[in-house]
Amino acid sequence: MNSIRLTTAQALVRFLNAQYVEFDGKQERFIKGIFTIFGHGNVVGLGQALEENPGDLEVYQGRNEQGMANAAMAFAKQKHRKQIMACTSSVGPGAANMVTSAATATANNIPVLLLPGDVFATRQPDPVLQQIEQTHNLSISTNDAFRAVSKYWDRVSRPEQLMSAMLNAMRVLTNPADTGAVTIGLPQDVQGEAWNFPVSFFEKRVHRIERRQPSLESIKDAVKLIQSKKKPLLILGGGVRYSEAADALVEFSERFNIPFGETQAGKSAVESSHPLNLGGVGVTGNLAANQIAKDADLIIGVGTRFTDFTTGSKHLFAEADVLTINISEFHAAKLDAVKVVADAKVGLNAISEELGPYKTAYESEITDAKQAWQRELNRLYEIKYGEGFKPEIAGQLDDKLPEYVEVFGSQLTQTSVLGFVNHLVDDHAIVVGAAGSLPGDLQRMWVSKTRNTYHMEYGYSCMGYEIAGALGVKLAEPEREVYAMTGDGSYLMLHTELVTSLQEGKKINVVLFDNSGFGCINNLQMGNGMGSFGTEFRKRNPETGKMDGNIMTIDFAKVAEGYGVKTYSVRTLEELKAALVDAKNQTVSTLIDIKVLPKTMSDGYDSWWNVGVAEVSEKESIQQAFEDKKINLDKARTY
Ligand SMILES: Cc1ncc(C[n+]2csc(CCOP(=O)(O)OP(=O)(O)O)c2C)c(N)n1
Ligand SMILES: O=C1C[C@@H](O)[C@H](O)[C@@H](O)C1=O
Ligand SMILES: [Mg+2]
Repeated sequence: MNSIRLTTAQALVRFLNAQYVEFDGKQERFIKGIFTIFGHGNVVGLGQALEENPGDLEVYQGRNEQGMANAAMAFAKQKHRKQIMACTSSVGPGAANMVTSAATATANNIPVLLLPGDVFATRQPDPVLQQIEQTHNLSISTNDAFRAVSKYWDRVSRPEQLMSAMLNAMRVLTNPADTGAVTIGLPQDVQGEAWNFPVSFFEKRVHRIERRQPSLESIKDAVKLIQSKKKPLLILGGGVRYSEAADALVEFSERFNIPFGETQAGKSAVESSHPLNLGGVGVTGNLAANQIAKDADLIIGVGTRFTDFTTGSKHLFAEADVLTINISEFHAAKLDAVKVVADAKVGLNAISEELGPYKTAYESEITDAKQAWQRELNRLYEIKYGEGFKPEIAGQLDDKLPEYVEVFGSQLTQTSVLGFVNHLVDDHAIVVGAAGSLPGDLQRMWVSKTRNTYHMEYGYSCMGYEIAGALGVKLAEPEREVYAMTGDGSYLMLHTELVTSLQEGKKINVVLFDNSGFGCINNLQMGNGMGSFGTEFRKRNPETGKMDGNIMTIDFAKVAEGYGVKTYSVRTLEELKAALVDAKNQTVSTLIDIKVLPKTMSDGYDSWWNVGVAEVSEKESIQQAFEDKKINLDKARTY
């Protein structure tokens, strides 16, 4: 056997360099690079290997392990899972910081390779700095926390285990039906230990991303079901984007006159302007898609996980039959569906071939719904604060709005700002989001002018993904302008990969909607009978002892300026226009600090979201909220 003597870490780097994927006959290197934050748990092992010979791996330096791993996820998501990044952290807290990202990637079915350092395999120096020491089980380390949130988990306790660990890692990372975070714990001593690795382990490997074919029987079932229905609605999920199935979906939809609604992950697979594209569907959906969904007699979910936001907690199309086309057996089986377990493109084409002259019974409903939504959208764009103002989320903080106007020195409404941004950015620019009220506004209101320009992490809705995600997207698409759409809460939670964007000269634009609070959660609590409690950013009031004092204001522009970001403070639409135009011309990252009034985001459209309202309370408004919940629950599917 030909062998080569390398440390475990050197072998790992060499192996990563030799991995390729093939999709539709096209080959591409699979692992573009590696994000690093070095500490004692990885610097002299994997760090040494990367310094000596990184091969073609691009080495990046993160600011926070969660941030860098979120950037890695965003990179892979924007690349439609055809290329990924790895991330190496030190042991203990550095590793633990990546657990949230592992969960985010796994929830979204996006491949990332996480390589946390681990405690000594020999245990000689135990307890090492940052070792937890579970007294009931010494084999447990921080890295065991990744087990719950990884699609594949392993620990390389001897150099030769690297081979089976990495082959399994690649199996999962390139499996479109079941990908997500892959975590390989690397004990710090083992990283530096040498072994005679067989040369064959390092040969170029091409992992084919297969288009799974449907069974003939499942296609027959699907055809029979569709033929028995008059008003089907397609739901376009993220799987359509990852399968590059947009053209197939458009052809299918046009041929049979079936409209489609978009999920957060699927949005922008097809331009919003397509006459059959109804836009976002579900809890954060728009009027058009939700109306058509309500009346549909068949839902055809293509590449969707059917989260509660898509199904309106199974209340939105509760009576309709469901057909799924999904590469994952697990997701295909949801909602008791008739299922076609297949790649989205292949599945749609196979049904299309067999469906013959079928046409739906839609007359003017689709255009009527789209027109009604366009009128509503125009109204949302135009909302201005003024005399007798009633916010979209009315009856909750109405009397507090003048205080916000005064403190912010701004009367801007969120929906008008969003409309403005949508009009002013390039058609090919990419918007990135994740949490807060913006994902709802964006799914409803954002007009995707060209394909793959909407990037939303709404599987885990992880606050702080926005800025790190924008960096990952920029690394994936360096030629395009990228806009992180973030609330103040998300920004404060995690934004430091903004500094990495400066370091790398990868310009991103942060559009910061500051309403001084966890706005959407304030809406949620007050909409379910509570008061405003712990969600506005107000100072602790010495008189009441509660956080109901003055509104906090933060000069986000000033803070970011200190990083070296080009910043803008915006209080009017004129200032916003000037900022957006100028930001486009900048070469460094930019941040636009926009003070927007709370309660001026868009509200729901004919949808319901099941949340855990209290069954017992002294407050009448809570009792009412619980009664309302029961009524809605009665109308929803039970599973
Ligand atoms: C990491 C994380 N923690 C908590 C939450 C729950 N959560 C969702 S939105 C939100 C508040 C978001 O505030 P902000 O970013 O200011 O957006 P706004 O709703 O005000 O527009 C919170 C706390 C979350 N999604 N992610
Ligand atoms: O709890 C949540 C409520 C949603 O409105 C929000 O978009 C999301 O980020 C979340 O976590
Ligand atoms: Mg906020």
